[in-house]
Amino acid sequence: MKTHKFILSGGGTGGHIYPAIAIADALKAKYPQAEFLFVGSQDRMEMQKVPQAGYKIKGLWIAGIQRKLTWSNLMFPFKLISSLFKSARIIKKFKPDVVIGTGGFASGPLLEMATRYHVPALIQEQNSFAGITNKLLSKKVQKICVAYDGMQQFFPEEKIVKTGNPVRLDLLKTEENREAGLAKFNLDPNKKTLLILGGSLGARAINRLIDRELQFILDQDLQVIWQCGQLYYEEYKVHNAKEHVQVLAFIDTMNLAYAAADVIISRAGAGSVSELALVGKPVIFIPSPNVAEDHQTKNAEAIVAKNAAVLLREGELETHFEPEFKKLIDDQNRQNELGANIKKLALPLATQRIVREVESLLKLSKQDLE
Ligand SMILES: CC(=O)N[C@H]1[C@@H](OP(=O)(O)OP(=O)(O)OC[C@H]2O[C@@H](n3ccc(=O)[nH]c3=O)[C@H](O)[C@@H]2O)O[C@H](CO)[C@@H](O)[C@@H]1O
Repeated sequence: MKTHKFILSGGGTGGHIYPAIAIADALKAKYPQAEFLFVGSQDRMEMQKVPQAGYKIKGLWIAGIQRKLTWSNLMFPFKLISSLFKSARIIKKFKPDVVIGTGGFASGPLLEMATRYHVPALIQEQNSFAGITNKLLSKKVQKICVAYDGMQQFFPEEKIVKTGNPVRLDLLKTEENREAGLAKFNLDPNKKTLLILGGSLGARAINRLIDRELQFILDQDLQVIWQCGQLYYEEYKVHNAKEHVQVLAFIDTMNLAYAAADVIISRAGAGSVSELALVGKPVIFIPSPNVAEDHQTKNAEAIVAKNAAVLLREGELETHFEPEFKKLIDDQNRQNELGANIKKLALPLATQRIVREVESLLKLSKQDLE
């Protein structure tokens, strides 16, 4: 049997990296002999996270354009040309059967060159609002896997398949992993655990809130795992000196963190939302207001509309956090209800559906693509 070869490209933040890893894991489970290569941005977090997940990665010299005039912006045309050439070399050498893009700047040049060389290509868009890289690529690729309705406003309708967002499969075992989670984070089994998540890069507003409210939280007889983000770790690690508090820059074993948690405070990035639905625990969402089209607020609102989570906007944290938090912590029935309701929104088959679409591309002949 022919050995399949796949290139996966995406990155910049966890929201683009982990979907690519989830798709690769599912393809590998089905095709154990297959070969995989990741292509990311050379100075972003994928250069560590992808090898940790067991895959090879090559980095392109590419980054996004900022809104102001910076040295990095002036270099953009050179970075783009260098990345297009390097992508072409990677494709000619590795000879992939299919390329998969999960968004972020590195997937732009790689998928652009792949389509020029007539390699079948699929993109996966995590959000209800399409990113610029995926919008540009959508005209050239064969398939677009999405998680929300209405995506024809960004992409050619005939290419869209609604699959849901791919999620790493180890997250599905929250019940079995509970003890391992408590052990991993050295937690007291007689106390409830609050897990605080700021998205893959950490969230300034959530960190400021927890910094201010930590004693109030501990007074509710909780223990705390607080993922503050690499950028903020130096500022907040001082709280590690407190009993029942763990401040972490980044959590590599999210499956165990979710398993140990009883209540979760989180940003509402697309990946976080998809994972939290699978995990099925009570969540307070504090969406980032600083993302395109305010899409995190929309992500959270869709869940709150199903009575499946609590939503606190950044602007109301000062006044609403304490009463809303206490109301939830004091009400076990409400916690159970929210956990059960968010679980109903989970799409555990998303990754398998995407694998089916990748398989349909494996069947395309060269003539189909010319
Ligand atoms: C500020 C910003 O631009 N946010 C965007 C970014 O969010 P961000 O990069 O935070 O992405 P998501 O919320 O989609 O996913 C975060 C991913 O990182 C993982 N994780 C997170 C923290 C940690 O310590 N360990 C860990 O492994 C989570 O398990 C999850 O798989 O991409 C998302 C998906 O395109 C968008 O919806 C978000 O709006």
